[in-house]
Amino acid sequence: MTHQQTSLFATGAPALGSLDRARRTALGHGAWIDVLPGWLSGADDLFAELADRVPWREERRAMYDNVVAVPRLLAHYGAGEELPDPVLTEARDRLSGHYAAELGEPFVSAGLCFYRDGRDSVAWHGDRFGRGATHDTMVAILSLGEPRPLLLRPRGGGAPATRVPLGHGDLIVMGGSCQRTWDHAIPKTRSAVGGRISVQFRPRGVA
Ligand SMILES: O=C(O)CCC(=O)C(=O)O
Ligand SMILES: [Fe+2]
Repeated sequence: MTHQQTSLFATGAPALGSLDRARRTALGHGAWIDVLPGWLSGADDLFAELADRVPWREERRAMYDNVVAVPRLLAHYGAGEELPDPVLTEARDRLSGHYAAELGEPFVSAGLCFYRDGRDSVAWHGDRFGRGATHDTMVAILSLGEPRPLLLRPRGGGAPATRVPLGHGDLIVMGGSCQRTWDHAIPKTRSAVGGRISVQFRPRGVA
């Protein structure tokens, strides 16, 4: 059984707060994260709208000798494509403005993941298909719906994982060398959790 819990500021029209309240944590190896709980108020209403309106894709991938379903629904908006809600355009542009000096380029694409329940997940990985494999960059993630922990650990294991619960309008920005020196994951859980949608904003060439 799953249920959708709402939090105090999560219902009503979506609105973004100030990015100045984001708190930075150095992870080591040149990686850092900025975390801002509740950046977006009204996140549960936006969750419901996106769950309904986004053309979600179920993907299948080759895994060894099998083809398996990717355990989450996906959607992708490339540079110049209209996002499914104007508040996401505002979020992307505000992130671009706030990080301009440090990042030196804007966030342009938005990847969306829909974790329908605790069986949906993303395995340990870094966003290393593009420039994240070779260059310092940033990936900013806005989380809607029920919180799920994002785990981070140095690439190749070692130190215990850092655990950041993300939902109901929370923001995390992974920066510096995070995509190439650290891995991240959203593990499966046996607890009854409702849906979570993450919106990942990335600069050009980062995937
Ligand atoms: O859902 C999240 O917060 C993480 C998603 C992710 O790591 C990815 O799509 O690359
Ligand atoms: Fe990722």
